[in-house]
Amino acid sequence: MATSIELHAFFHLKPSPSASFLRQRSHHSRFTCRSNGPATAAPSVPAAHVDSDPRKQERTAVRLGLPSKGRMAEETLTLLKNCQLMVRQVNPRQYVADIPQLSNLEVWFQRPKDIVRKLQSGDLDLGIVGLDTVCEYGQGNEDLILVHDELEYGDCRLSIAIPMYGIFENINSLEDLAKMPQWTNERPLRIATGFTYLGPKFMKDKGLKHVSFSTADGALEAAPAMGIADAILDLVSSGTTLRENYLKEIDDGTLLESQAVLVGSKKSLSHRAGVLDITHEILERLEAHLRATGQYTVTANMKGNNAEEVAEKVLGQASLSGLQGPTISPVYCKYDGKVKVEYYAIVICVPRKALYKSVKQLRSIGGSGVLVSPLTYIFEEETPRWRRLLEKLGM
Ligand SMILES: Nc1ncnc2c1ncn2[C@@H]1O[C@H](COP(=O)(O)OP(=O)(O)OP(=O)(O)O)[C@@H](O)[C@H]1O
Ligand SMILES: O=P(O)(O)OC[C@H]1O[C@H](OP(=O)(O)OP(=O)(O)O)[C@H](O)[C@@H]1O
Ligand SMILES: [Mg+2]
Repeated sequence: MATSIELHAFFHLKPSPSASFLRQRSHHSRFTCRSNGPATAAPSVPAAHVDSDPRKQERTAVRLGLPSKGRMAEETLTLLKNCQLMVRQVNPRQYVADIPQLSNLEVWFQRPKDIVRKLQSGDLDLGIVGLDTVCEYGQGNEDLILVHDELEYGDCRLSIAIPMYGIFENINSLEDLAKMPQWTNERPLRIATGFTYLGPKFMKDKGLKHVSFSTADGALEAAPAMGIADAILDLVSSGTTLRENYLKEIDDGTLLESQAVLVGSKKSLSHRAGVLDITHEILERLEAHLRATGQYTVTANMKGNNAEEVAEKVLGQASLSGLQGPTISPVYCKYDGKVKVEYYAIVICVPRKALYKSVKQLRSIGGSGVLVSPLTYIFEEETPRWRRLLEKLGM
């Protein structure tokens, strides 16, 4: 891919900021820092740059690319923070940062498409971006591996949209659109899109012949009304932008469902020291956190003669079985100088949607003192995605 090669060359020919420059910036920012506080918060100078010429020395730090701006930026930092992987950035204009919990890791803030390009050129090892960006700028490159494919934010779909009015009024599917007599070699269906790789590929795969593409960087929804295009191919989330511009989606017109993903370079994961270990830790934390999201621990006390009797009552209720069944432990009390067990504590894990129902069921079988607290992590014996990653790497 031409752009990737150009960028690769540029990145290496133009020396990275020297150690002294980065030190100066870090030092300076201790006095100018606006948002992120204390003087001690400055991240260390990236390891590969210390007193070295980056053209001569292979970098040793592992590099994670995060979106520098746009709608993914903030949510990415929030997700990492919720996984206790707080990104330490001196100020919003400094593009290098670190995560104190992960030594030997550099965080580089980049535009999402540049993250995908730099993964391919070997200048980043891992990155978090939307799946749409991986597919568009990765162009099927097998070096890109999805380490986590469902980070549960940045949900959107890449869809074709056409006007609600005029010759499109009764067109409701890709098939209808393809069959319209208007499109010829001389007057093809004109589609405006930022997805100039995925768009033509999709149309070719679907067998649409008379199609041409034009591109723009944003506000594509204006193109049909401006007479620049007949249709658009763009990201849709709530659908508001389409509706406000009198456009509609059509059946079979969705190319891709997208959300934020953690992507890695196969080469880096296989050959660069430290990448696999850091990926394992990030993946474990992400999976454990995402599994716990929306889950609650519910604790209640229940009278009973023994743990089995209480377990039977609890398991008789559909919403109270927890992840693997309830944990039941005796509650020891002292009566007349003697230690006795009359109550048992039940601990179960309940999804948010079933919470109220579970509390009602617990009460109906004699549960009292019901405590509810959100879960932070659920660590399983093994991270399923880790196994799949090792398989993809042939390990
Ligand atoms: N409307 C949306 N709702 C949810 N997620 C979206 C939406 N639009 C885009 N995204 C996701 O956010 C990512 C970043 O989009 P954003 O528009 O913030 O940046 P960008 O398009 O890369 O930047 P720019 O438009 O300045 O070039 C997209 O690649 C996509 O995964
Ligand atoms: O379905 P909706 O919720 O209305 O979201 C869809 C809009 O969001 C994105 O635009 P963005 O806000 O990134 O602006 P842009 O056109 O400048 O990229 C996308 O390109 C659509 O225009
Ligand atoms: Mg955008």
